[in-house]
Amino acid sequence: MVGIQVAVAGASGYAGGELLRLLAGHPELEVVAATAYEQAGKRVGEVHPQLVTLADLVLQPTNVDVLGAADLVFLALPHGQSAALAAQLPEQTAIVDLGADFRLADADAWQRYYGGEHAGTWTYGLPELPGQRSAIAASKRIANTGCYAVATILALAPLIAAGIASPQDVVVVAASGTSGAGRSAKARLLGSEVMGDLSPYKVGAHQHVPEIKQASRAKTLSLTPLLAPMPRGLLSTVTAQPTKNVTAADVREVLQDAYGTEPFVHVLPEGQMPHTAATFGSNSAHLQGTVDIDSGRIIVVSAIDNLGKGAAGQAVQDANIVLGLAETAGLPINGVAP
Ligand SMILES: NC(=O)C1=CN([C@@H]2O[C@H](COP(=O)(O)OP(=O)(O)OC[C@H]3O[C@@H](n4cnc5c(N)ncnc54)[C@H](OP(=O)(O)O)[C@@H]3O)[C@@H](O)[C@H]2O)C=CC1
Ligand SMILES: CC(=O)N[C@@H](CCC(=O)OP(=O)(O)O)C(=O)O
Repeated sequence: MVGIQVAVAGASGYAGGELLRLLAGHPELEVVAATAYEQAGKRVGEVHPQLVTLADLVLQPTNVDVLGAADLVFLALPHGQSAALAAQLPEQTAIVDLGADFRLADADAWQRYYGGEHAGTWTYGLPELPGQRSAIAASKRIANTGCYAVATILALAPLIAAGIASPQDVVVVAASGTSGAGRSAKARLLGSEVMGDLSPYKVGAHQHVPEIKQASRAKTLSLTPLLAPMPRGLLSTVTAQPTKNVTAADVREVLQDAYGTEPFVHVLPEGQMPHTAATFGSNSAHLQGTVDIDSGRIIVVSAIDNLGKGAAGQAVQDANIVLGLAETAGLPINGVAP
């Protein structure tokens, strides 16, 4: 049976490889093209040996002739590479862009954090935000979420929306596995240097800050990212000033009200903290909320797989909504452990 035809641009990368893995097991979507840049001409099996069922698919050059025939195209390209290609794709082709090019509405913020010309703004691909699921369903151009952004927004947005957390002075400390930096970041990520080390980077100037503020309605926020010696996983700890006296039960109630019916966002039982390992390989986010007994600040901890809910899983979830399919089709809710 021939399914809905999809293509993956940037298929030799980490996000592209995870997209291919999920699409290979999707009941409705069929991969008709996968493209690369320097690695065009290689077989998928050469660059992603884990993808046995797609091993003989040949990576083609990334251009509109290769991608234009698909019903939906996933763009998993470096920042700044999506806009020119997207402009050439037919209007009826649905596009889910995993890069940042179309995430921000504020051109000044784009300039400050990314530099260069602001390409524009597409529908933000986080269906768990109020009203966003129907916006995604009505759109053919989706800007997929950044990895720190999705973990942090899921933790923070309901607190601000419910009025229990101040939008000012939000503090986020978050750690990501090394695959978050992409496959080409070899120089910075030599195994011999990363293993056994935990290091901060982009301190005080991370590009996901404006994205988090835009989606969560936070006004001032600092994000300190840490590179963790593990291949996958992202843990975000969000602390916010309460607007009134709140208890841990109040925080949990707000999170449960926001996500009680969501298939991929799980508020853990009381006393159980999120771990990245439990989200490994899944499209799930695990959340827990409490209140700091000394400062009274609200704390919400959020764990995802950066390549799952942080990238490829989120992109397939968005594609399912755009195409009118079951939102969970082809997406694992359970993680792989140990
Ligand atoms: N990794 C993650 O956890 C997340 C990534 N993203 C986003 O997804 C996108 C892809 O990231 P990731 O997979 O990590 O990156 P990788 O570096 O692993 O892969 C990049 C891909 O883009 C191709 N490529 C490189 N340069 C060009 C170019 N000039 N023109 C066209 N194609 C090019 C590469 O091809 P070749 O191998 O042939 O050079 C490869 O297929 C990025 O925008 C990233 O921000 C978003 C959320 C999380
Ligand atoms: C570990 C690491 O370097 N992570 C990347 C985040 C990648 C990502 O998800 O975000 P974008 O799509 O916005 O690049 C970083 O901090 O820049």
